Amino acid sequence: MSSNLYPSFGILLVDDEASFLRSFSLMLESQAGINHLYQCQDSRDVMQTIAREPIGLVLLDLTMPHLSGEALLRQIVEQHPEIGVIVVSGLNQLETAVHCMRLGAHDYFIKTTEESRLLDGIQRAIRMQEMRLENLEMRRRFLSDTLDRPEIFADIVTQDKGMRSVFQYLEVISASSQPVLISGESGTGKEAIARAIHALSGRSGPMVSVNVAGLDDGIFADTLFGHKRGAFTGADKARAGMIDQASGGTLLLDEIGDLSLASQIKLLRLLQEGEYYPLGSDRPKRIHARVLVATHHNLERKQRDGSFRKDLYYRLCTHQVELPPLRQRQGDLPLLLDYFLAEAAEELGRNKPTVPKELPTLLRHYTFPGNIRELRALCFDALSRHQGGVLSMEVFRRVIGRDTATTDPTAESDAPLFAADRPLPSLQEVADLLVAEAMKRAQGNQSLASRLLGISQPALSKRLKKSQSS
Ligand SMILES: Nc1ncnc2c1ncn2[C@@H]1O[C@H](COP(=O)(O)OP(=O)(O)OP(=O)(O)O)[C@@H](O)[C@H]1O
Repeated sequence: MSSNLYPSFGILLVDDEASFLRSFSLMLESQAGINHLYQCQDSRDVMQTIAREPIGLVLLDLTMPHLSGEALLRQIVEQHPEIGVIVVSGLNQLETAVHCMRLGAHDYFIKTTEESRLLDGIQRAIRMQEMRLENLEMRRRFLSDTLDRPEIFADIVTQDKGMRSVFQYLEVISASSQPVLISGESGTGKEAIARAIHALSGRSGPMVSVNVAGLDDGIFADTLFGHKRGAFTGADKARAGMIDQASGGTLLLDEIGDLSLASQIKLLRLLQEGEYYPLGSDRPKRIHARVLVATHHNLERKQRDGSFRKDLYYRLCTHQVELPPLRQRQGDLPLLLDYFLAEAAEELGRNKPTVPKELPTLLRHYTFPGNIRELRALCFDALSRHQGGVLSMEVFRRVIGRDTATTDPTAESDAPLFAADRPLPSLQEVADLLVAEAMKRAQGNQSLASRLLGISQPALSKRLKKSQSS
């Protein structure tokens, strides 16, 4: 089955009029890009088709020879409660509509309904069906704790449970056509995750990334939608936009939290209608790419404070993934060190060095504002200075020293360090507490603890001996 079918499940059109089936299929494909379609003109074949094909939604006529639509509706609801049914009938009778809904139909449309309303209803049913299938799949994955395609995540090194759940979730939503919102601090691997989503989707087209931060509205429209020749002064040639270039594949809009409000409206329209106009053209084009968006901002907060449109936020957040910062997945440090040092060794044509045992412990004390990208850069830096044997920790120490030197313990909180109504501890007591905490954080390693405290190792050793003897 081609992976560019939309939706991922089949939609069965049932009607006794061949001409209606033809025009309905054409309309669904040209107006909404719905191309995973099956047709049935003889009502007696419907149940067999459902048993044979991966049908998720049935668009059902009511008045047909042999079996009526109502009889079929009853059978489908009873035998395949997982399949959605929308009735599309010539009968404009309220009682019939109410009756069908009571029997279990999702929706009821008369054939003369305005095209856009009919399409809206069908798209709504597709989204509901996609979510229902995802929920079922999530439950299955949760119970079996498996990955179907672990090879797709081979470049994302982790043993973190949270990241593994993210992988499982991505496998579940890979077939969906809905956007995915990927958030996380800079360097946490958002683009790597986008590449995995693209690979999982099996789409044959390319993945195209656009950084939309700081693009003014005109440039945003031109970049995404492209233009016709003569659309504006200087447009001496027609140019395809990124949406066109990503056709059949995936479009990643990076730094979406920095998109201007004017461009947010354009993006919303694109996602809602699945159509866009190249600049200077009055003929709409359909988007044939799945949209992924990434940001280091908290979009929920941004929509609350009014700097990001609510409607766009809700459109984007059906599927979302939040990547934890590296400091919250410290268990990955040894694996990542190993991975990046091997990568650097290969790239620099060196032997992979031995990693000092204390290095992961040392790195646990660093906040890694640049996350995995920063760790990778540190590994490359350390290896380029490496002379052979055990890797020197100097490069890492320098950065960590800078970090702790600039750490102001009161910077993040206004809370007083000492309760105003309690006597102050003595200097000796505070010093003992600090020493104990540093030893705890350094997991008993005196050399590391002394660095955390900013004193020499002999000085720390002396203090420890003194407090043990007192
Ligand atoms: N878990 C991981 N294992 C191995 N490499 C990783 C992992 N996560 C990220 N990387 C690497 O770290 C670097 C930064 O990752 P990436 O560009 O995906 O981050 P990002 O969150 O998109 O950053 P930004 O927000 O700055 O665009 C890349 O070289 C990527 O391949």
